[in-house]
Amino acid sequence: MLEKRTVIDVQEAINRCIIYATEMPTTEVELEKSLGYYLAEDIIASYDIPMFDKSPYDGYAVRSAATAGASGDNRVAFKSIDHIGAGSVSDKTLSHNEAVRIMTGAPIPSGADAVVMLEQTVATEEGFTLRKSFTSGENISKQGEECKKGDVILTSGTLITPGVIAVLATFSYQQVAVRKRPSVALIATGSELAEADAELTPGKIRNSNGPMIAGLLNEMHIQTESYRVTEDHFEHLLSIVQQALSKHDIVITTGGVSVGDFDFMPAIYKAIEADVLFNKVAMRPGSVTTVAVKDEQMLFGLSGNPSACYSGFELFTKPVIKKMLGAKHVHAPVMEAELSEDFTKANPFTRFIRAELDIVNRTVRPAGFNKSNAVVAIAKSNSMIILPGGTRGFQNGDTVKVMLTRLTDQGQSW
Ligand SMILES: Nc1nc2c(c(=O)[nH]1)N[C@H]1C(S)=C(S)[C@@H](COP(=O)(O)OP(=O)(O)OC[C@H]3O[C@@H](n4cnc5c(N)ncnc54)[C@H](O)[C@@H]3O)O[C@H]1N2
Ligand code: MOO
Ligand SMILES: [Mg+2]
Repeated sequence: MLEKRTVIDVQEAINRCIIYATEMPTTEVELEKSLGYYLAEDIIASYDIPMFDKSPYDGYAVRSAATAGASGDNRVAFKSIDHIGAGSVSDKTLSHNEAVRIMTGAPIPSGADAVVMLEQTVATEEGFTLRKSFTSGENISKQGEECKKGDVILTSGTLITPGVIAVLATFSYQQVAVRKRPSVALIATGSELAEADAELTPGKIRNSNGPMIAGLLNEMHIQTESYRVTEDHFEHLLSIVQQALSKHDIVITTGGVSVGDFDFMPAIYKAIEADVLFNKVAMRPGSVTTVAVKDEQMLFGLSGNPSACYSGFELFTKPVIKKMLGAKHVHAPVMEAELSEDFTKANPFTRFIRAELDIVNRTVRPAGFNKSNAVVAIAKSNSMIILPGGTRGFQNGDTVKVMLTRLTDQGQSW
């Protein structure tokens, strides 16, 4: 008898996944290898930045009082008593009308309280003259002007970007606390799948889901082990799923989650006694996406149809992995944009459309042929339009919600 499934709302399905996902244990990684992890601790300034008053220019450090009254008709002369570059400290103390020739980044010598840029000086035998007065503190980068010792600079859960690495390096981190990355097993199911080097005999197709999901995981720096499934055969698939569960934190399958005679995933969840969080979602595509849990592990049964498979990963798997990694923000950003063409189909359920968002002009349109089995639209998309269930007839110019999935390949000269 055909199994009866209970349909749930997509937000509820996402919530169930997030509630179940648990953060991975913390570990330390070397700074150079930390890109893409999330901070597992707050980063607190261990010293002031800048650490000392320093020169922002190549020039001369002077006592501002000595520049009083300087003008074009009354150039004031200074004697240079020392010469330092960044990394060196002058041991001299300036007296009136003395100066230290100082390069950008070098500490301000004692007695000095202003810096004159080289361009503002005329060289003399002994040093230079200038034609303008300076105020105390002029052209000095003050100690602690960016941050003070003890300030919370970055909080736990922040994605480690190159900028974050710069901050960590600034504060002498060689190792940083992060959460371990989950290891993921990837199993593309389907007797019809011919591996890249195999002949495409009648009825066979290429496995596009496997490489696509591996790519999505790679983008998150997640190690993936792909398992080869040669046919839709219950015992064969069961043994591969069990093998995957014995080694990995997450098991992702593609295909075989619907009600077809060769869709074995529902039976496999039963056989391994996994709890199914949901197996029917009020959304298109990906309505049969199934998420199950077995002890601490999560199994994502993504749909075989490529667009459904992709959407299932973006909606359910990605936020779960982000939560496991300790991310502060697990969801993709959603913004509003203006539809730039009509979309007349009815939407009995929440519809996700692989879309091309013009972020600059805030307009969006479907990325071409957009059925559940579409693959090209995935490649052309940088976002997904979200149309609420129970609606129809969206027109050019209507405002719609758009989930940002990737925006890396847009640009314009300015
Ligand atoms: N009677 C019903 N039939 C179907 C239903 C339903 O509710 N009742 N749901 C439909 C929906 S919606 C979808 S989506 C699919 C989901 O199917 P499965 O997840 O079981 O996936 P498969 O049957 O294995 O394959 C579906 C489709 O996708 C192709 N495929 C599979 N794997 C790959 C891959 N790795 N790379 C590229 N393409 C792949 C496969 O050849 C099929 O064409 O079920 C509907 N049917
Ligand atoms: O899951 Mo299916 O993709 O709703 O078409
Ligand atoms: Mg099927």
